[in-house]
Amino acid sequence: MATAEDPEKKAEIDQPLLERHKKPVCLIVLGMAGSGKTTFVQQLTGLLHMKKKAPYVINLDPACREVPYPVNIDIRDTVNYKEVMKQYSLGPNGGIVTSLNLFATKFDQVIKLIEKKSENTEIAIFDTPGQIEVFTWSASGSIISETLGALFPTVVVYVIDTVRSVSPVTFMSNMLYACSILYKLRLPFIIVMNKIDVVSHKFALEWMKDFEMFEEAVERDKSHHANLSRSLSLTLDEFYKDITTVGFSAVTGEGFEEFLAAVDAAVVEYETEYCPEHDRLLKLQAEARTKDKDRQKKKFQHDFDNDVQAQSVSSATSEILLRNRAIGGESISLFLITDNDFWQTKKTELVRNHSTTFWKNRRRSNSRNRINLRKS
Ligand SMILES: Nc1nc2c(ncn2[C@@H]2O[C@H](COP(=O)(O)OP(=O)(O)OP(=O)(O)O)[C@@H](O)[C@H]2O)c(=O)[nH]1
Repeated sequence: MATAEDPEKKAEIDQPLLERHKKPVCLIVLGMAGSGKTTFVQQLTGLLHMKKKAPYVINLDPACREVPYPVNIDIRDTVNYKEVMKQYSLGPNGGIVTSLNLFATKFDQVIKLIEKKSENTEIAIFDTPGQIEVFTWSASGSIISETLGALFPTVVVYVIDTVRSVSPVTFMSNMLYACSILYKLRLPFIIVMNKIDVVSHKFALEWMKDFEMFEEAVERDKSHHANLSRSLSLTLDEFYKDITTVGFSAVTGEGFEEFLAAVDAAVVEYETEYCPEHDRLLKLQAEARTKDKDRQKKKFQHDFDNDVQAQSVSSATSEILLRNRAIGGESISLFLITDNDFWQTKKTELVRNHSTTFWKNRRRSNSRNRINLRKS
């Protein structure tokens, strides 16, 4: 077993981590419609350019009219959203989901392009569609986030409209959504309280730190919704502890340095928590696959032995078996699924054995028929 003291083994274990660390940090920017994602990406891109750390920017919103920042990859160059709507008779949301799904099929090319830029790019930013569920609950969203998470240090940046969140009910809805995304994607997570040039985000930090302050705010809200928010706030207490929240203004750039520090901390979390967990799950999956293969192999061996026994007991039964196999019966289908040398050899043996018996019997019965005919 490898130990931490064994330097050669340690280098082997750390290799994938080092490889990932050399690559750009991928920021997936998510948020409710109008929270300021695009303006945030625009501001961030500008500030990073000023720091001589030009980011690699990818627009994943097929329905946006224009992109107000220099973009390196634009989904609109690959998929025509309006054409997709027309061709598949879809509404606007269906069109966005389908466009993103189509784009996800080519995501390997995006990965290659980002990898090519690894040498001189520290950050890659992904701007996502305003309809947040299109990304968070679609197959393409999972494919994109899981692929990025497996190959690059990846951080989810959840943008919240601070101005709208002064209402405790809206704040709680936003936090619930953030929580569900965190648990779904399991990637390091930063909450960006945007638009602090209009309203300071201090109230939100206090609500997250002190349950009683949130309760006081909810007391002032007499709606039926407020009761639900009150009950949920206790549940979300655990979630708040693990989450980094920064205030930001996508208009003035206030909070930029704090945001960069949060990204650095998230990368450490990616390396120390996400990667080991991800690698552990991969190992478990590989073990499960091997176990399944062994189980299938044993089952086949068992079936095969039974077939051979049955063949020696009765050639008539063998004929029926052969017919079943020849028309794609159970065992033959299994060969096609588990296409490897072992099964191929067994298949050939089985078919050869059965064929010999079948044709021998067929010849015997034909000659018997001929004799009978001649007699008659
Ligand atoms: N005052 C202020 N306004 C902002 C800020 N960020 C965004 N806005 C405004 O909020 C509105 C929505 O911003 P967008 O960047 O389009 O928001 P979005 O989340 O990308 O929108 P969708 O992609 O349509 O969901 C725009 O009018 C922006 O000018 C900010 O930090 N401060």
